[in-house]
Amino acid sequence: MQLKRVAEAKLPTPWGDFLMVGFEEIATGQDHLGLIYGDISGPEPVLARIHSECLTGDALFSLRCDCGFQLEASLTHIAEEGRGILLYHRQEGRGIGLLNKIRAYALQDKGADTVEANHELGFAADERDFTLCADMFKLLGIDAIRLLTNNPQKVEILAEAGINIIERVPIIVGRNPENARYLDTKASKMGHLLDDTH
Ligand SMILES: Nc1nc2c(ncn2[C@@H]2O[C@H](COP(=O)(O)OP(=O)(O)OP(=O)(O)O)[C@@H](O)[C@H]2O)c(=O)[nH]1
Ligand SMILES: [Zn+2]
Repeated sequence: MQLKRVAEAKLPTPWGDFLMVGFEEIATGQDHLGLIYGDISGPEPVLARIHSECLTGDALFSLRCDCGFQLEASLTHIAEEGRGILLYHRQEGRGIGLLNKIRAYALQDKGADTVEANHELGFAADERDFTLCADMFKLLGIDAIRLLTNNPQKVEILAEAGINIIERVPIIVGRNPENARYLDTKASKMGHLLDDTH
Protein backbone atom coordinates (compact mmCIF):
# COMPACT_ATOMS: atom_id res chain seq x y z
CA MET A 1 0.00 0.00 0.00
CA GLN A 2 1.55 3.28 -1.17
CA LEU A 3 -0.91 5.60 0.53
CA LYS A 4 -2.60 6.16 3.83
CA ARG A 5 -6.06 7.54 4.50
CA VAL A 6 -5.54 10.72 6.51
CA ALA A 7 -8.69 12.78 6.99
CA GLU A 8 -12.26 13.11 5.80
CA ALA A 9 -15.00 15.72 5.82
CA LYS A 10 -18.21 16.68 4.05
CA LEU A 11 -17.86 18.52 0.73
CA PRO A 12 -21.12 20.26 -0.23
CA THR A 13 -21.28 20.99 -4.00
CA PRO A 14 -23.90 22.17 -6.50
CA TRP A 15 -24.47 18.44 -7.22
CA GLY A 16 -25.05 17.51 -3.58
CA ASP A 17 -22.99 16.53 -0.58
CA PHE A 18 -19.89 14.40 -1.16
CA LEU A 19 -17.64 12.88 1.47
CA MET A 20 -14.11 14.10 0.78
CA VAL A 21 -11.38 11.65 1.82
CA GLY A 22 -7.77 12.86 1.88
CA PHE A 23 -4.91 10.44 1.16
CA GLU A 24 -1.17 10.86 1.50
CA GLU A 25 1.52 9.05 -0.47
CA ILE A 26 3.77 7.46 2.11
CA ALA A 27 6.98 7.90 0.08
CA THR A 28 6.51 11.52 -1.02
CA GLY A 29 3.84 13.17 1.13
CA GLN A 30 1.87 14.06 -2.04
CA ASP A 31 -1.84 14.35 -1.33
CA HIS A 32 -4.76 12.97 -3.36
CA LEU A 33 -8.53 13.04 -2.88
CA GLY A 34 -11.48 10.72 -3.13
CA LEU A 35 -14.96 12.22 -3.40
CA ILE A 36 -17.66 9.77 -2.42
CA TYR A 37 -21.34 10.18 -3.19
CA GLY A 38 -24.05 8.07 -1.61
CA ASP A 39 -23.67 4.59 -0.18
CA ILE A 40 -20.81 2.84 -1.96
CA SER A 41 -20.95 -0.30 0.17
CA GLY A 42 -22.33 -3.59 -1.13
CA PRO A 43 -21.50 -5.81 -4.09
CA GLU A 44 -23.07 -3.62 -6.82
CA PRO A 45 -20.23 -2.12 -8.98
CA VAL A 46 -19.66 1.56 -8.20
CA LEU A 47 -19.59 4.25 -10.90
CA ALA A 48 -16.08 5.70 -10.66
CA ARG A 49 -14.00 8.39 -12.31
CA ILE A 50 -10.26 8.89 -12.02
CA HIS A 51 -9.67 12.55 -12.74
CA SER A 52 -6.04 13.54 -13.21
CA GLU A 53 -5.25 17.04 -12.01
CA CYS A 54 -5.35 19.80 -14.62
CA LEU A 55 -5.19 23.17 -12.89
CA THR A 56 -5.71 25.03 -16.16
CA GLY A 57 -8.78 23.03 -17.15
CA ASP A 58 -10.26 22.23 -13.74
CA ALA A 59 -9.92 25.66 -12.12
CA LEU A 60 -9.00 28.20 -14.81
CA PHE A 61 -11.56 27.38 -17.53
CA SER A 62 -8.96 26.44 -20.18
CA LEU A 63 -10.36 25.36 -23.53
CA ARG A 64 -7.06 23.70 -24.54
CA CYS A 65 -8.24 20.36 -23.14
CA ASP A 66 -11.44 18.59 -22.10
CA CYS A 67 -10.57 18.18 -18.39
CA GLY A 68 -12.86 20.81 -16.85
CA PHE A 69 -15.81 19.54 -18.90
CA GLN A 70 -15.08 15.94 -17.90
CA LEU A 71 -14.82 16.90 -14.22
CA GLU A 72 -18.23 18.56 -14.27
CA ALA A 73 -19.81 15.76 -16.32
CA SER A 74 -18.42 13.12 -13.93
CA LEU A 75 -19.83 14.81 -10.84
CA THR A 76 -23.19 15.22 -12.60
CA HIS A 77 -23.26 11.57 -13.69
CA ILE A 78 -22.29 10.28 -10.22
CA ALA A 79 -24.91 12.43 -8.50
CA GLU A 80 -27.58 11.33 -10.99
CA GLU A 81 -26.74 7.69 -10.27
CA GLY A 82 -27.05 8.36 -6.55
CA ARG A 83 -23.73 6.69 -5.72
CA GLY A 84 -20.18 6.84 -7.01
CA ILE A 85 -16.59 7.93 -6.51
CA LEU A 86 -14.37 10.52 -8.11
CA LEU A 87 -10.66 10.14 -7.38
CA TYR A 88 -8.82 13.42 -7.82
CA HIS A 89 -5.42 12.10 -8.82
CA ARG A 90 -2.84 14.81 -8.27
CA GLN A 91 -0.52 14.04 -11.17
CA GLU A 92 -0.81 17.28 -13.13
CA GLY A 93 0.04 17.32 -16.83
CA ARG A 94 -0.07 13.52 -17.14
CA GLY A 95 2.54 13.37 -14.40
CA ILE A 96 5.04 15.97 -15.71
CA GLY A 97 3.80 18.75 -13.42
CA LEU A 98 2.30 22.16 -14.10
CA LEU A 99 5.46 23.99 -15.17
CA ASN A 100 6.46 21.30 -17.64
CA LYS A 101 2.88 21.26 -18.95
CA ILE A 102 3.24 24.99 -19.66
CA ARG A 103 6.52 24.21 -21.47
CA ALA A 104 4.68 21.52 -23.44
CA TYR A 105 1.92 23.99 -24.31
CA ALA A 106 4.57 26.44 -25.58
CA LEU A 107 5.91 23.72 -27.91
CA GLN A 108 2.35 22.96 -29.03
CA ASP A 109 1.86 26.67 -29.80
CA LYS A 110 4.81 26.25 -32.20
CA GLY A 111 3.29 23.23 -33.95
CA ALA A 112 4.14 20.11 -31.90
CA ASP A 113 1.28 17.86 -30.88
CA THR A 114 0.75 16.85 -27.24
CA VAL A 115 2.79 13.63 -27.58
CA GLU A 116 5.67 15.24 -29.54
CA ALA A 117 5.85 18.06 -26.98
CA ASN A 118 6.25 15.61 -24.09
CA HIS A 119 8.95 13.73 -26.01
CA GLU A 120 10.82 16.95 -26.85
CA LEU A 121 10.94 17.68 -23.12
CA GLY A 122 12.36 14.23 -22.39
CA PHE A 123 9.19 12.64 -21.00
CA ALA A 124 7.05 9.72 -22.07
CA ALA A 125 3.65 10.67 -23.51
CA ASP A 126 2.06 9.63 -20.22
CA GLU A 127 4.05 9.58 -16.96
CA ARG A 128 1.12 8.89 -14.62
CA ASP A 129 1.10 6.13 -12.02
CA PHE A 130 -2.38 4.63 -11.83
CA THR A 131 -1.36 2.02 -9.23
CA LEU A 132 -1.91 4.84 -6.70
CA CYS A 133 -5.53 4.97 -7.81
CA ALA A 134 -5.90 1.23 -7.35
CA ASP A 135 -4.63 1.71 -3.79
CA MET A 136 -7.15 4.50 -3.15
CA PHE A 137 -9.99 2.25 -4.33
CA LYS A 138 -8.74 -0.49 -2.02
CA LEU A 139 -8.54 1.92 0.94
CA LEU A 140 -12.15 2.91 0.22
CA GLY A 141 -13.19 -0.74 0.28
CA ILE A 142 -14.17 -0.87 -3.38
CA ASP A 143 -14.10 -4.22 -5.16
CA ALA A 144 -15.79 -3.59 -8.49
CA ILE A 145 -16.25 -0.44 -10.55
CA ARG A 146 -17.78 0.92 -13.72
CA LEU A 147 -15.05 3.31 -14.88
CA LEU A 148 -15.85 6.59 -16.60
CA THR A 149 -13.06 6.93 -19.18
CA ASN A 150 -12.25 7.03 -22.87
CA ASN A 151 -8.76 5.65 -22.25
CA PRO A 152 -8.51 1.86 -22.64
CA GLN A 153 -4.94 1.87 -21.26
CA LYS A 154 -6.26 3.18 -17.94
CA VAL A 155 -8.66 0.23 -17.81
CA GLU A 156 -5.82 -2.21 -18.53
CA ILE A 157 -3.43 -0.77 -15.93
CA LEU A 158 -6.08 -0.70 -13.19
CA ALA A 159 -7.14 -4.24 -13.96
CA GLU A 160 -3.49 -5.34 -13.67
CA ALA A 161 -3.36 -3.53 -10.32
CA GLY A 162 -6.22 -5.69 -9.04
CA ILE A 163 -9.29 -3.51 -9.64
CA ASN A 164 -12.29 -5.34 -11.02
CA ILE A 165 -13.62 -3.18 -13.88
CA ILE A 166 -17.05 -4.41 -14.86
CA GLU A 167 -17.63 -1.81 -17.55
CA ARG A 168 -15.97 1.15 -19.30
CA VAL A 169 -18.40 4.08 -19.43
CA PRO A 170 -17.48 6.69 -22.08
CA ILE A 171 -17.23 10.37 -21.07
CA ILE A 172 -17.04 12.35 -24.30
CA VAL A 173 -17.65 16.06 -23.60
CA GLY A 174 -16.17 19.49 -24.15
CA ARG A 175 -14.92 19.35 -27.74
CA ASN A 176 -14.33 22.89 -29.05
CA PRO A 177 -12.20 24.56 -31.76
CA GLU A 178 -9.33 25.15 -29.28
CA ASN A 179 -8.99 21.49 -28.25
CA ALA A 180 -10.02 19.72 -31.48
CA ARG A 181 -6.43 18.95 -32.57
CA TYR A 182 -5.48 17.85 -29.05
CA LEU A 183 -8.45 15.46 -28.89
CA ASP A 184 -7.69 14.11 -32.37
CA THR A 185 -4.09 13.40 -31.27
CA LYS A 186 -5.34 11.61 -28.14
CA ALA A 187 -7.47 9.41 -30.40
CA SER A 188 -4.84 8.75 -33.09
CA LYS A 189 -1.66 8.46 -30.98
CA MET A 190 -2.86 7.51 -27.49
CA GLY A 191 -5.71 5.18 -28.36
CA HIS A 192 -8.48 7.17 -26.69
CA LEU A 193 -11.95 6.14 -27.84
CA LEU A 194 -13.49 9.50 -28.65
CA ASP A 195 -16.04 8.42 -31.19
CA ASP A 196 -19.52 7.91 -29.66
CA THR A 197 -20.08 4.81 -31.72
CA HIS A 198 -17.49 2.74 -29.75
N1 LIG B 1 1.71 16.75 -20.68
C1 LIG B 1 0.50 17.20 -21.03
N2 LIG B 1 -0.52 16.95 -20.20
C2 LIG B 1 -1.73 17.38 -20.57
C3 LIG B 1 -1.96 18.09 -21.76
N3 LIG B 1 -3.27 18.38 -21.83
C4 LIG B 1 -3.84 17.87 -20.72
N4 LIG B 1 -2.92 17.26 -19.95
C5 LIG B 1 -3.08 16.51 -18.71
O1 LIG B 1 -3.70 15.29 -19.04
C6 LIG B 1 -4.33 14.76 -17.89
C7 LIG B 1 -5.69 14.22 -18.29
O2 LIG B 1 -5.47 13.17 -19.18
P1 LIG B 1 -6.29 12.98 -20.49
O3 LIG B 1 -5.33 12.57 -21.57
O4 LIG B 1 -7.16 14.20 -20.76
O5 LIG B 1 -7.31 11.84 -20.21
P2 LIG B 1 -7.13 10.45 -19.49
O6 LIG B 1 -7.20 10.70 -18.03
O7 LIG B 1 -5.96 9.69 -20.00
O8 LIG B 1 -8.41 9.68 -20.06
P3 LIG B 1 -9.94 9.92 -19.75
O9 LIG B 1 -10.23 9.04 -18.57
O10 LIG B 1 -10.63 9.46 -20.96
O11 LIG B 1 -10.14 11.37 -19.45
C8 LIG B 1 -4.36 15.88 -16.87
O12 LIG B 1 -3.35 15.61 -15.90
C9 LIG B 1 -3.97 17.12 -17.68
O13 LIG B 1 -3.28 18.08 -16.92
C10 LIG B 1 -0.85 18.35 -22.61
O14 LIG B 1 -0.95 18.91 -23.69
N5 LIG B 1 0.36 17.88 -22.18
ZN1 LIG C 1 -6.68 19.55 -18.99
